[in-house]
Amino acid sequence: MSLVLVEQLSYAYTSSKQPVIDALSFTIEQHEVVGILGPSGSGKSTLLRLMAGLEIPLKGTISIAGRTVVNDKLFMEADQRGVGMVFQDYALFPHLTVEKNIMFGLGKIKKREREARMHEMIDLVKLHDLAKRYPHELSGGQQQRVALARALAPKPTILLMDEPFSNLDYDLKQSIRLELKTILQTAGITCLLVSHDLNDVNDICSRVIDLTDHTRTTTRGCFEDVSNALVNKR
Ligand SMILES: Nc1ncnc2c1ncn2[C@@H]1O[C@H](COP(=O)(O)OP(=O)(O)OP(=O)(O)O)[C@@H](O)[C@H]1O
Repeated sequence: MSLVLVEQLSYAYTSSKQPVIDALSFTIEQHEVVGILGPSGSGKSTLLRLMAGLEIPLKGTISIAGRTVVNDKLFMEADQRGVGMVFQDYALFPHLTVEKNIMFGLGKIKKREREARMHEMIDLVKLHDLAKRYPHELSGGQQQRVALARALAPKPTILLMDEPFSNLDYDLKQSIRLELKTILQTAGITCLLVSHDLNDVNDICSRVIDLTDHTRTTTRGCFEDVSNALVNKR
């Protein structure tokens, strides 16, 4: 059975009559890294927010790891869904060090276990020398790694990443893409990654969900088609 099942999902913001997401269905298998592509305003961030439990759909069902997290009768709160999220601006706590940012989401376990998990995450994202620093003392790429470590620390079932490269310099992007790919592979995490840049998706993801046309999903090797579809729509 698929790890994530999204069926006939629809959503509209109250201020607009037009649905942002309209009867969208897809599945994600365990350990897949899937890209969500689409032009600005096509609903990429909204889809992640629906999956994370930050918005309530108009219609449809989302199931994660065999549990229905939302349908027309049920709404599971965000912190119960086993979903980790890395936001576009990283959303780090400015008054907490790298270590404390990473430990933040590990509230309910013993201090010794929290610290052990934090050290595992520091190893994973290679931030040993920076563990005592505050977010404003880090580069964009380093902040991204902290955000990633914080999201992975509670061992989520799935990681959602919203435009993970949008705040990075062009020159840095290539190396950080490969770094992220390695970290995701090492962590063995299933991931849904939003981008409007085909290069991000090409380098990191094995499959694309294209929000330009809700009925299409594709696999590696069909990116040319996706690219053309995006260009043709503009
Ligand atoms: N809080 C909100 N209230 C009303 N409309 C919203 C709200 N947030 C987003 N929208 C609208 O919903 C649509 C989809 O927005 P969303 O942020 O999901 O798109 P996106 O594909 O992630 O765009 P981008 O690539 O520019 O980040 C847009 O038309 C946007 O203006």
